[in-house]
Amino acid sequence: MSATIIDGKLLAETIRQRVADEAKRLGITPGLTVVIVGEDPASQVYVRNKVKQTEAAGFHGSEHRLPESTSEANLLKLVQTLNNDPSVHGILVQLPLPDHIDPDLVIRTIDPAKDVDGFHPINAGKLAVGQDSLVPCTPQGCILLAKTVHPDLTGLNAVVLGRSNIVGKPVAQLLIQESATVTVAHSKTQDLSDVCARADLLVAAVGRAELVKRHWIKPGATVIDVGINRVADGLGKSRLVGDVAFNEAKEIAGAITPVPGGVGPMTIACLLANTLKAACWAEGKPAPTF
Ligand SMILES: Nc1nc(=O)c2c([nH]1)NC[C@@H]1CN(c3ccc(C(=O)N[C@@H](CCC(=O)O)C(=O)O)cc3)C=[N+]21
Repeated sequence: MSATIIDGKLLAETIRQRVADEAKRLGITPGLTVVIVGEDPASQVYVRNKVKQTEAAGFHGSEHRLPESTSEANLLKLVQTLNNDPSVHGILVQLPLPDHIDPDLVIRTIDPAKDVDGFHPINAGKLAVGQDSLVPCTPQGCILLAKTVHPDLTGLNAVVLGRSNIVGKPVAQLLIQESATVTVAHSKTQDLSDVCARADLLVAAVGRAELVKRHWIKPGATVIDVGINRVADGLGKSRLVGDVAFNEAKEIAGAITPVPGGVGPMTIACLLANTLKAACWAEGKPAPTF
């Protein structure tokens, strides 16, 4: 038996279309501003895709590219200017930042109402206590993908592999909210593969290329692969692989997300959904859910 391949690209397209339709219906043009510091080529591609899809949804997209040498003070000043600009509903400062800039300070400077990444401690706290907030995009995407297989996640044994603030922790919070039974496993977990093999739903978010092997997966389980790792293909080029050894995993899983074409496109779709939400709040309109 070979697993169902969950089509993240298709679901992301559907969500982006719904977001665009809702914005139009509400008569709102959401504005998303992306700030990128330095010249990391992978980041550049990602930022370009984001801006393209922002505009395709009828949103107003803008981009600030600052040199690697930009001071922390200058970046903070730009963030404050964007906080005070009513045409900007969402602000995303691309991570990672150069070493001389404190990412936590930058995140704390973003107006929580414009923090479409959902990284501000105010938004992380609201998520933890179950209040309406801007929820991190990748975790939201993971839940939407899991729900294509299990419309109701109640009572499922979910294992989240990874405990980062941007993926692992918020995914775990969302799964708790969905009434799943949640285990958070990580590099220090004992018998890591056995813990994962008990999961009906396994979310892999550790950033280690193809760490999760066939025997880590319960037969029939749903596997959501958050990893986006660039590895050499041996022919002088590189290819993207997830945190899961896809070819062997698909022989045992019930359903699995591919890389590329799984979680990645959903991250951008959820970013647009968050930007619409922020714009609705700013304009005093009820925010749609997706
Ligand atoms: N403040 C901040 N917020 C982020 O959300 C954020 C960030 N910084 N820094 C970088 C990471 C990375 N990230 C991706 C999102 C989508 C794809 C994506 O759409 N990938 C496609 C195409 C991949 C390709 O072919 O290059 C896919 O997986 O199918 C990839 C990577 C968001 N990040």
